[in-house]
Amino acid sequence: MYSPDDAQRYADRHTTPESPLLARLNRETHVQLLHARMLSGHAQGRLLSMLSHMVRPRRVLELGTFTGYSALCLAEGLTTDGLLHTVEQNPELETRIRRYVREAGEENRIQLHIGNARELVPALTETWDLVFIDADKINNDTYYELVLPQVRPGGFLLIDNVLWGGKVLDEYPVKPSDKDTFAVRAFNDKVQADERVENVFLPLRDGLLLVRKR
Ligand SMILES: C[S@@+](CC[C@H](N)C(=O)[O-])C[C@H]1O[C@@H](n2cnc3c(N)ncnc32)[C@H](O)[C@@H]1O
Repeated sequence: MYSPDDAQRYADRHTTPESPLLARLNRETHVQLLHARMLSGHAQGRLLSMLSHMVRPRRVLELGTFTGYSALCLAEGLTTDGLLHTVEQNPELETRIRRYVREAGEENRIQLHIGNARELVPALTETWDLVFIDADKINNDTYYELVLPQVRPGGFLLIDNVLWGGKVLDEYPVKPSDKDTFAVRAFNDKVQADERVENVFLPLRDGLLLVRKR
């Protein structure tokens, strides 16, 4: 038998490597920032890029930029006239994000908004082809309801960390005070029952929920 870690290592070795720029951003984030685990990383980054190439979106919305790694991956599949809007509430991340977006030559296609997604998203009057929800997980449902009406029929949403370190599993003893875990569980159950969408739960990394609006 093999372990999930062995399988993941094998899968990583058979996944296209990161570009030198993404590898540098990945390394720099891990060396210089707290909570670097939040960065999508090699395997998930390549999946985001692949999905974006499959969808060929004109308009992408990302909630939760962090250092910009996933934004750069998702931008790879944009149409030539495409735009990616990404929202990050931590102003201390802005300079680094802008530096990498510039180095990637994506400053005309990636628009960074610094502020709270709950306040900024309603002001973005676009029709989204692809949305990546990766901010504060307790508000997954708020973001989902906020953006779903603006997703075109047949458009996609991706929601990250839906495994929540395994705490969503029934056998995990959740403390009554662990509001994040209850929120992620309730959100996953809600999407599963939501007639407006179709969904696939990928147990990749910390879990990625793929959603298609009917
Ligand atoms: C998991 S990280 C994003 C990782 C990034 N998408 C990636 O894959 O590399 C979550 C980010 O969401 C940001 N965030 C949390 N709450 C937010 C909010 N209400 N509005 C905007 N950004 C928020 C955090 O500051 C953090 O940088």
